[in-house]
Amino acid sequence: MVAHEKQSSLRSKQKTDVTFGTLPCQANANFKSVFSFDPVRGCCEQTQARVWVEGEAWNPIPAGRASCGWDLTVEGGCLCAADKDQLQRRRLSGCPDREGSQRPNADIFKGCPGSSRRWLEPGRPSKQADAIKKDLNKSDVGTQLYETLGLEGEISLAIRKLKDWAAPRPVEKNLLTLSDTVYIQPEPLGVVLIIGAWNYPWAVTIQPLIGAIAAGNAAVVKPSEVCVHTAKVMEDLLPYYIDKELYPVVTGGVSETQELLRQRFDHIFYTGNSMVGKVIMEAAAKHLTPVTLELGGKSPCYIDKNCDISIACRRVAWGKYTNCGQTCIAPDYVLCDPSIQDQVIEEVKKSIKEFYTEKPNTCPDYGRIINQRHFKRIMAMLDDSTIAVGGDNNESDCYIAPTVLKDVKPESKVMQEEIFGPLLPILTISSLDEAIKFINRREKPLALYVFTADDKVINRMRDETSSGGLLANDCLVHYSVSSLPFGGVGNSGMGCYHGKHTFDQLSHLRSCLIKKLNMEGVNSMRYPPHTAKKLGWARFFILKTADLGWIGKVALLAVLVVAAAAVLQKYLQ
Ligand SMILES: NC(=O)c1ccc[n+]([C@@H]2O[C@H](COP(=O)([O-])OP(=O)(O)OC[C@H]3O[C@@H](n4cnc5c(N)ncnc54)[C@H](O)[C@@H]3O)[C@@H](O)[C@H]2O)c1
Ligand SMILES: CCCCCCCCCCCCCCCCCC=O
Repeated sequence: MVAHEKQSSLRSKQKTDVTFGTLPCQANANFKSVFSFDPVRGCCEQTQARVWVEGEAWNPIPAGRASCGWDLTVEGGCLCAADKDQLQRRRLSGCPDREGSQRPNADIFKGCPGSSRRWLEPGRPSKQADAIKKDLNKSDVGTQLYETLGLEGEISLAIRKLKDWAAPRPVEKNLLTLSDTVYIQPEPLGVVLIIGAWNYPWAVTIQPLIGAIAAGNAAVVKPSEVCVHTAKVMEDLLPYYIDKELYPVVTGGVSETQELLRQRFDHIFYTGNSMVGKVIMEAAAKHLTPVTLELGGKSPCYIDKNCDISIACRRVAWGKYTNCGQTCIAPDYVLCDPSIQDQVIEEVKKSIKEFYTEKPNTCPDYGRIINQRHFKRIMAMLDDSTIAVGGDNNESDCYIAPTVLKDVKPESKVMQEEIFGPLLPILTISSLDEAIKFINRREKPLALYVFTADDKVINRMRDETSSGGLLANDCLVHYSVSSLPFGGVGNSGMGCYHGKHTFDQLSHLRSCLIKKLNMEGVNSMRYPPHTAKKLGWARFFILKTADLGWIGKVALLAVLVVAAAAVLQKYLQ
């Protein structure tokens, strides 16, 4: 075993407020971890933690003590009082790294040879894939494709870009501040609470965590209790790869989540349904904590007469039946002209057979409904609709076949809430106008899909509706583009993430203006006594130059050069 100190990681030089033995340490105590690399397991483990108090030597923390007050444990279903205090102290002591240049760098992801990328390595038998199989019957390959591939991409993006993301961002100046240094400095928020959902239990919980870490925050991770096996594996695995004191996993159900919500955080990142989203926001409001709400809703899918219906239906079938319809951005229902309904049904049916065989119940790539409560909820939606394809089910196995419903009425049960299951209702409408009206009469969805060969149709859909994301001629894939902000609008959520968007979402973008103490003369126009003449100058300096284009800048430079030349000439004479 080779012991090494991760000097460059955010854990070193960490400013924190700790209780050391019986002595409460000052807030300026520093914290340092010692890691040992285990070549067999291929990961690092924290073997020692030390505190350093100014003027004293490094001291090992007595075994069993939380080194920086972060031992968030759930006892008998609720956080113990001491831990609550620790949570607040941790918050107030700030982010893991408050020392400016010590902002975490990408080493957090790669410094440990067995770090994040290792546990996402493709082809390795993984505990999380086994757990997700038990929870949702996702295949091993399915888990890699839909859950961990994107995370690998996000981690390697963070490694490549973190320096740029965290760097000061110079901004345009007005004339008044021309000689100042004006920039945006992203800074960590502090402690982020991440509450995950069950449908992609690994992806939707770890992805915000990657951004939280990159942005320099500590984070409490609360996986969904609905995926029992995955939550357990997350609780067991995460501490092997990242510091459990900075990123503790808290498992438990609604009461544990509510207990967490009573604590003060610096940001809450919640993924789940809109109803609970309101509960989260209400709890956050008590502490004026900002929230990101990644919610769901009914994402419409308009199929135009003018398109390759066979290809469109193949893509829709993939988007709908992946993960058994339990995808936040699954096309919820199809809107199409009555003349193409039968063709749509036939083509979706063909794709179901192609993807999942004649017997989806034995197909390894077809999932299961998460539990019997959801099974019953989805089955009840079939009551007043006509089944055109599928409909078979098996309650004991939480199996519902890929199903298509025809001639569905807007008032039918399946149209009253997000389906979140493998039912595809088709509603007929007579025109694009009608489709747009139909969509606009409902809550703003998370995704909106349009299939057409006509760009004008795409443009009208884009310009005359609103949704979290708009996708033409495909489903789901916008989720995989890190540069696109992923998130909802209105009832489908607020805030966004993925790639740099997560970094920005979980940072405070601090405005910085650094002035010198000279050139006081310029400031006289703002000091009393105020006069009309001074106001005139103020208008010039603030307004006239607000939109200095390159021509303006060149002209200004020319004026300054002429003025300087004039002064110089006068001086030399
Ligand atoms: N926008 C996205 O990125 C995204 C991703 C996945 C799922 N979703 C949406 O999530 C929904 C499905 O997830 P879900 O809500 O069934 O997941 P869920 O039941 O797992 O709940 C999500 C989290 O909320 C907590 N929770 C549940 N009830 C609570 C309460 N009363 N008080 C406090 N916390 C509570 C749970 O502990 C869990 O961690 C769908 O609407 C789906 O569209 C959105
Ligand atoms: C050439 C091979 C290309 C493989 C492409 C795979 C595309 C993957 C698209 C990812 C979509 C995943 C959706 C997951 C949504 C999770 C959040 C909502 O519930």
